[in-house]
Amino acid sequence: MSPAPHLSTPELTYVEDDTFDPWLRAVARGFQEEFHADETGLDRAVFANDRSFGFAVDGRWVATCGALSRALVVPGGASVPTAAVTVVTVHAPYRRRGLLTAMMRHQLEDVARRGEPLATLWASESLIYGRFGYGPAVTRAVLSGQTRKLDFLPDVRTAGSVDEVTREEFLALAAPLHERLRSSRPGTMARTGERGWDFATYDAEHVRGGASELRHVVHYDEAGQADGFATYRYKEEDDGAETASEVRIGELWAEEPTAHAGLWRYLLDLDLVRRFRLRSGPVDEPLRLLVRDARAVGTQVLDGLYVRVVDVAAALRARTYAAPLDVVLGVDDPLLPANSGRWRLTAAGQGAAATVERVDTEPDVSLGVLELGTVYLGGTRLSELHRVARVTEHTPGAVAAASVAFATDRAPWCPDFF
Ligand SMILES: CC(=O)SCCNC(=O)CCNC(=O)[C@H](O)C(C)(C)COP(=O)(O)OP(=O)(O)OC[C@H]1O[C@@H](n2cnc3c(N)ncnc32)[C@H](O)[C@@H]1OP(=O)(O)O
Repeated sequence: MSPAPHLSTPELTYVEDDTFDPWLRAVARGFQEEFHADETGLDRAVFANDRSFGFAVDGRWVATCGALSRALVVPGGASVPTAAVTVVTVHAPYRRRGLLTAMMRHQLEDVARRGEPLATLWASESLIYGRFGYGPAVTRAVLSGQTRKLDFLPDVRTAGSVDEVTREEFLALAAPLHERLRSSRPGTMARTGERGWDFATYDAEHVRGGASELRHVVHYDEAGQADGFATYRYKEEDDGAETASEVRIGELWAEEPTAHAGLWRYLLDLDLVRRFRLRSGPVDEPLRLLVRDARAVGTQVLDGLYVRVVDVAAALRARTYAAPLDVVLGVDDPLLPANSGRWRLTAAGQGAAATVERVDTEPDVSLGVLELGTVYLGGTRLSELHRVARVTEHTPGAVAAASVAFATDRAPWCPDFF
């Protein structure tokens, strides 16, 4: 028997091969989910023991925390080594006694030691992670509506064709296309790592939410080359008189207007379907600009990927800036003091590398590391945070200049859940 929680001292413990399954079981319990003992293979492949830890009492896991080693696209297209933080749980009897705080501190120091400039996560509840410097950097759009109200404008052109293919055929076509397309989308992640695509297209029965298996769609251009792809599930609904079934779109990737329009038309025109839902679209998904009735594209805007700047200088150097900039940022980071201080950021504008150096001069703009993470991918403007007094401007015009330079043409988007 374990001691009573109030008499126990949980110890920070790393996962080993023979404690991995109990750790995963504790993760499932922490999320109020069922543990699937026969489906641990993918987790075993993607979780490294030296990034998987928690707290244990007498060998029993009472808290869990982990990170996947990923690469995040930042403005300008570089892929930056990034900790993808996940599986954070504290067993209910051990809540609110600081275990999460201890794990977050420990993990951030580890990420810094590894030389990863950024950490990211999806928050189960949006109140949790701001205190640790994670800012909501990617906003996601949940799009939904009645498929039959979504006729395209008369001039919208489609060309080529769409096919549904096997998972194997899909991976062969989508993986190289994704590699080509993702650099123009800050917030997206490489899937080239250990079983990256298996993770991105995980399709066990218990993740389907009562819908069909994952279906794989490819768009071909007029010459027969794949130039877009999408995934979806079909969810049967019947209101008694008529079908009310839904197409649940996982992701849709296409840059060419004809591929983008062709994929949407295919998904919206599926027989037996009356409703559609895209759970994590980019906020600048242009579907509403394609249809006659823009209001028929219902849009809900939610927080998506959170970004934590772990190494200010490396992170600021890794991205590019949309306009010339010469600014001293005063950064405050109570958890990682090496980030605190004044950083002079100079950039020549679009595409040019930035210079970042620690300086003693007075800052032009002061901000917390949470605010820096929030604006880092270009999704939220520095001027928006300034308007609500979350950043301080010391030099008139400095916020406006930095705001323009940090902004991106394409909204950051993250279709990768972890
Ligand atoms: C990236 C991911 O994996 S997201 C998944 C997060 N996990 C879950 O949602 C699973 C269910 N929840 C849990 O397991 C736990 O409640 C956790 C992990 C969220 C919090 O763990 P705890 O050990 O209780 O957190 P800890 O005691 O360190 O709390 C630190 C502070 O955060 C606050 N806090 C913690 N969780 C929450 C929450 N869900 N909502 C609001 N405040 C919270 C605490 O009140 C405390 O505030 P204080 O410092 O002002 O007193």
